[in-house]
Amino acid sequence: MILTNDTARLALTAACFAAYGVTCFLPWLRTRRKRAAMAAAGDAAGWIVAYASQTGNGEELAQQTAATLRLAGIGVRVIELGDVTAAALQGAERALFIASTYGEGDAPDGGAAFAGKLMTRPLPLPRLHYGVLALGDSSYAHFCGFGRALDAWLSAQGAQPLFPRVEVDRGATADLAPWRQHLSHLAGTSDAPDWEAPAFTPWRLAERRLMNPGSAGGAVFHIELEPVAGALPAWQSGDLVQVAPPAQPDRPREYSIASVPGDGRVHLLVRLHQHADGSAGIASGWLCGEAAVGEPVPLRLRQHRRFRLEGNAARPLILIGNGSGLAGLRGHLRARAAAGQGRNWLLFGERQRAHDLHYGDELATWQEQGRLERLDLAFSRDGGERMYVQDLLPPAAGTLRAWIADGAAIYVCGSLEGMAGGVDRALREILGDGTVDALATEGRYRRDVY
Ligand SMILES: Cc1cc2nc3c(=O)[nH]c(=O)nc-3n(C[C@H](O)[C@H](O)[C@H](O)COP(=O)(O)O)c2cc1C
Repeated sequence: MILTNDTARLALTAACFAAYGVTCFLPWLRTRRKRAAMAAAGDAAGWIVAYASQTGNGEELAQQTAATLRLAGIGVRVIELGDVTAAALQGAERALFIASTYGEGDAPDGGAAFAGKLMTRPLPLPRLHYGVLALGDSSYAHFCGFGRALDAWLSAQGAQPLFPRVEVDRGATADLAPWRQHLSHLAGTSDAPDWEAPAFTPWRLAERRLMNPGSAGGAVFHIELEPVAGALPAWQSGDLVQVAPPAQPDRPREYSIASVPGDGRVHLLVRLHQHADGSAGIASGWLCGEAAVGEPVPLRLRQHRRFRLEGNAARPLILIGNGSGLAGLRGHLRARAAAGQGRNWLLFGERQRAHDLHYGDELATWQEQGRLERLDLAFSRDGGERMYVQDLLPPAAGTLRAWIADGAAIYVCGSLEGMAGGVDRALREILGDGTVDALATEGRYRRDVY
């Protein structure tokens, strides 16, 4: 208790309290700052696993990579490459990149923003240690082109490679072994979660129908498959199957699923591939001809998250595609029909109306039932001016803008060459780059192109 009225002594006492307060406050402030710095360092100490994947193989490997690191108690953030910012990269000390290649050595869609915005300028990364897993197919001229470009760019920014780039040709398990070894070494663990993809199981080729007799284009077959044993597994529209042809069981081919589980079978729409010398493609030749109806087909289902409906299930859908790309779009249309959602607009291109309007009766029925609000068709070999699916967009620009304003999502399925680029250019001319980029970021512009 202070028992005085002496102002000088009171002032002295107050000063003592203030000094005591400051003495206590400063260490508290220092501790707080230190904790904040530690938290930031902790963030930086966590690893980034960034993936650029079109059809999901790279994304799956990114998840498996992260699981291996987590098993060793390492904090990991798994991010799509397009979402990695310059600041995140500069703040990170360790990052693993899993990158596939498309087009002519280009990034997949989910890596295009990173390639366009970050990899085109210098970004000092002296703190970063990194590894690159490049996925590709050596039958393309630019094998692992994007993974290699990413590696070269990181190194040019001063980032230190943890180990030489690992390249995987057509998903070969043997090519992945060095990546797994490096990870075990880095994580200090020999434990690893199951990296094996699910096994192929026998399915029965239940039905095969030529869809375009008399067409000037390559033969297209509707194929139905069901498991030889056991129940039909679950999948969602947008997903894929991998088929292992007997002549090349280590090189499975991917096909978009054209049906939903409610149909009771996996439906595929497969074009018989013909080489320049007239010989048939190994996988499509077998599926479309050599394999007898009733014969077992080694198959496994693969999730294709980038092309699923997911958050777009309640939105109007604009479905754009050509040729056998109708498969993935038909999967979505069947899912929408089952859900009673009719706000669907299909834009489809093929060669000749008389032969190549696959599933024409089904489309007409959906139109009558109000399940397909609008259908626009382009045929390139019907005489007169050659019309391709991308040519349907400019005359429908007003409707396209209105659908997008209504919250529509765009799904594109079919050939990368010609179609996907042409559609992208038309969309950008009509909607503007900003809108198209924003739609892609929001997951409202999705592509399954090959
Ligand atoms: C249309 C298309 C184009 C491709 N272009 C290339 C290429 O130029 N270079 C390459 O190495 N691989 C290329 N590939 C192969 C993919 O990179 C490879 O299949 C990869 O494993 C796919 O991984 P993802 O599922 O993560 O996208 C291409 C594949 C497709 C379907």
